Amino acid sequence: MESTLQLPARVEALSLSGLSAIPPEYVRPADERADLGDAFDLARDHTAPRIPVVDISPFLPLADDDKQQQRINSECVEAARAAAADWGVMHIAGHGIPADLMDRLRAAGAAFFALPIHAKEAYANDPAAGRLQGYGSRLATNASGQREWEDYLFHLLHPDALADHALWPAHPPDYVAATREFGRRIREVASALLAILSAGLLGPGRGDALEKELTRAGDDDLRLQLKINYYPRCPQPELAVGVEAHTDVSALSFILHNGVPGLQVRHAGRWVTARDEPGTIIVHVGDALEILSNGRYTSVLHRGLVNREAVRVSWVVFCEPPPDAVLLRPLPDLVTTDQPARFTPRTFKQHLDRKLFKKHQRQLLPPPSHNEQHQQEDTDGGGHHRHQIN
Ligand SMILES: O=C(O)CCC(=O)C(=O)O
Ligand SMILES: [Fe+2]
Repeated sequence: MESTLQLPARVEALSLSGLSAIPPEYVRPADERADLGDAFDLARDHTAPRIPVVDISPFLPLADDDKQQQRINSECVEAARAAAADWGVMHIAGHGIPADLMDRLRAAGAAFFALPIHAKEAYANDPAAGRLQGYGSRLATNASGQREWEDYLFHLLHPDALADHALWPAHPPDYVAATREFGRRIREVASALLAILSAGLLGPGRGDALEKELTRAGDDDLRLQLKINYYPRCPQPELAVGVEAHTDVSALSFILHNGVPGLQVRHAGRWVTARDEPGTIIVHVGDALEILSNGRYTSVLHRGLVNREAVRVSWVVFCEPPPDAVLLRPLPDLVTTDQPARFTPRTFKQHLDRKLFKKHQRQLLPPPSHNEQHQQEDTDGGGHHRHQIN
């Protein structure tokens, strides 16, 4: 039998070829296309509600317990709680990460993606062989599946001892130092935000509950995984998506970007395009936190649009519990006779497998309308896990 070994086509190569019509596998189904468009056009809708901006500076730098207690009544707890409940997403200001470190991170990722494609292929991943880390493009998961208009780089960022620095780009020279330092700082911000969101659920004095639950009382560390999404210019943005609608499986996801619009979040029955709020970091509530909060915090449904004019790059840090050691379940204090547990206990890995299984089952069935799928995802926390199925 003849075997055809093909390198996966990179979306960047397609975009650079100057084609005027995108290949059919990138064209989304008609009902999903109804509200797609050029991200720059959609970002001009100034009637859209604004994703909340929350200043978390009262919680940083992380202080000893006593100081933390005094600060815990801060109004930032209520602002973060409301944003996590109503939106499942917020822009955080006052995170304490220096602007020049964020610029270094962006410059390093941009310099990697500025390499010619053949140079980036040295870092190619191979999901079929179980090698998820590296440079990749998402392949259709079934014969009728659509592809997404993006390439990416994915690797574990923290804890440092688990990170395989040999897989991190050697070019530009600052990539490893800048990315590692950013990971260290995001780890601190994750603790602060978990403390704030814990207090928002359980009241002052209970700021440690979420992180304890996610790390087996500190025996394991949280994991941070970095995915740099590279969305090339697209000649027909009204037909394609960069990342299809999904919720993240993480506890929290942190997003930086290069200022080009594209992220949309589902809020009150409509898609809202995230605005550029300079200096802030976007934070998503993911499935793991929705489960621990027994549904009080919302794992936000979101997607990435593309545009004709400018390459969009985003840096997403998924903050996750260890895959097997922690049982994700609603915090016992949040389960009452009035409010029974809405989620069955599961490890992070089991959650991931279940979500993938559901997605594959959906793909085997004749497709329901995409709107129905989204509604279903809204309520059951289903959707797509991005960074490990690629
Ligand atoms: O590019 C973005 O802003 C979001 C990407 C995303 O949702 C993901 O990688 O999970
Ligand atoms: Fe996502």
